[in-house]
Amino acid sequence: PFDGTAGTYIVITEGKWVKLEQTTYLDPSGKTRTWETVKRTTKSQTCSADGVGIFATLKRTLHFDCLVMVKQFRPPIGCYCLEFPAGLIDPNETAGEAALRELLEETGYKGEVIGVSPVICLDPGLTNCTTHIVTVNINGDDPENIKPKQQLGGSSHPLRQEQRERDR
Ligand SMILES: Nc1nc(=O)[nH]c2c1ncn2[C@H]1C[C@H](O)[C@@H](COP(=O)(O)OP(=O)(O)O)O1
Repeated sequence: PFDGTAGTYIVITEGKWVKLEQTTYLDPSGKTRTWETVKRTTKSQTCSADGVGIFATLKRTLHFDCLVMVKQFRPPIGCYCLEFPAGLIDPNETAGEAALRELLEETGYKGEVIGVSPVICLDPGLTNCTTHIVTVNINGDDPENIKPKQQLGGSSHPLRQEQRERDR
């Protein structure tokens, strides 16, 4: 299959976070075709995927297990969404490390990675953006997980700093 490196492309327009490209490729019958493709400008050669989605289970004695979700405003659809915690992987960070960092930033919970999915592409007809689903357990009996507090904007990684510069 077309792996995103075959074929040629021209950049139609580029913003701070995403760009629109026209991809020229050979279809399975050998015919030359074009495709409009959205890519993140933040894509790093050192990361296995653009981001992580975190399937986190809060485990407490004498309680049912709970799935942790976050509510946040999403400008592309103009409303609040109930989502699994998620975020972009920083350069040289593993998917598991990114998941624990994002979970801590977005929910305040400290977790333990149980599993990491293969790379998946959620919308391959639109974008080459890829994700790992990371399964995490949270020990809700641990004192540091009793009253979790969001820690947004905490990373000192250069990409994170660059993101803050871009957001200003
Ligand atoms: N498509 C985007 N447009 C923007 O204007 N800004 C964007 C886009 N994608 C990411 N970002 C910026 C905004 C924040 O500074 C960070 C958030 O990234 P992260 O926390 O890793 O991911 P989410 O929680 O899924 O937003 O990136």
